Amino acid sequence: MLHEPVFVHRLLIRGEEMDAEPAEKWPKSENNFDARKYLDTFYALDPETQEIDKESQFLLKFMDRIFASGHVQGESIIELGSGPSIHHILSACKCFKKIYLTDYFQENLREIERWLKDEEDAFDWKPYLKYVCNLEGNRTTPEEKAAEIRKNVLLLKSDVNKPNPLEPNQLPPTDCVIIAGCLICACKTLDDFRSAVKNIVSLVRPGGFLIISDYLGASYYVVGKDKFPLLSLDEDMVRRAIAGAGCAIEEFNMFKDFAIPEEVFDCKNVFCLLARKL
Ligand SMILES: C[S@@+](CC[C@H](N)C(=O)[O-])C[C@H]1O[C@@H](n2cnc3c(N)ncnc32)[C@H](O)[C@@H]1O
Repeated sequence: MLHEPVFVHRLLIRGEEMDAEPAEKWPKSENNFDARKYLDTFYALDPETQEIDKESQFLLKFMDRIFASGHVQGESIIELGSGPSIHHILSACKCFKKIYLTDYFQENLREIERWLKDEEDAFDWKPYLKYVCNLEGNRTTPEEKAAEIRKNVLLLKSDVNKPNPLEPNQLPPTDCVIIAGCLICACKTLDDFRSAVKNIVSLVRPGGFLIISDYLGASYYVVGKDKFPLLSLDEDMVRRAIAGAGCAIEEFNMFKDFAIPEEVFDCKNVFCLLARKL
């Protein structure tokens, strides 16, 4: 039987039920950002090898290692700026009872909702599920993992530029926040980036974790005919922002073997980091 996935309507905060902001009230979509075209551009299989791309493999191996360690687990995990993608929580899903996937634009989460509801035209995440199950020694099948995610995921609005990124909603302090490929889109300046890191850390309980994956030295990416500007960061800027937000970095991994054509994305390096809130 299919679990009925939801945009969150009611939230339970410290034993009190309250309304969540209805999805219809959020901004619909970024100027011309086509969520489906984005997925087809960045997450389709390599036509020659029929494998998922090397950058995603790097990221999924990082997540596998973090969540296999048993070090990062708890009641809830929040992903900010998930966009239309679910692959960042494929390893995390076994470690948390509730998974909140959030984004500024409702159309991006509608794309996730299509997958949660197993609709015919949903993006096919099976190769990613298979890849992660394989990393985990095939203790679960891709179908079991998909069912677990469909059961536990809730969709909610976020804006990382707000002091409470879930405003006007609120959740109890979470055990872990993930944010991937979002901050360099959402922030225009280094000051914005520093503030956004503080904002997202405010959602984490003391002793909880922050996982960031993002790109260094990038200035644009292209989806269809549209070019989107990005904030160009270096490693030092990232490290200082994390320290400035009261977190200690436990791991910082880089991957430099980028295969995406320059005309689609001018990225030099991708990093994944794990930090703990002090
Ligand atoms: C390049 S996409 C990355 C999507 C996804 N995390 C991934 O890695 O495939 C950037 C995402 O950040 C979201 N975003 C942009 N500004 C935001 C903001 N202020 N708060 C939250 N999300 C935002 C966009 O809507 C978009 O989904």
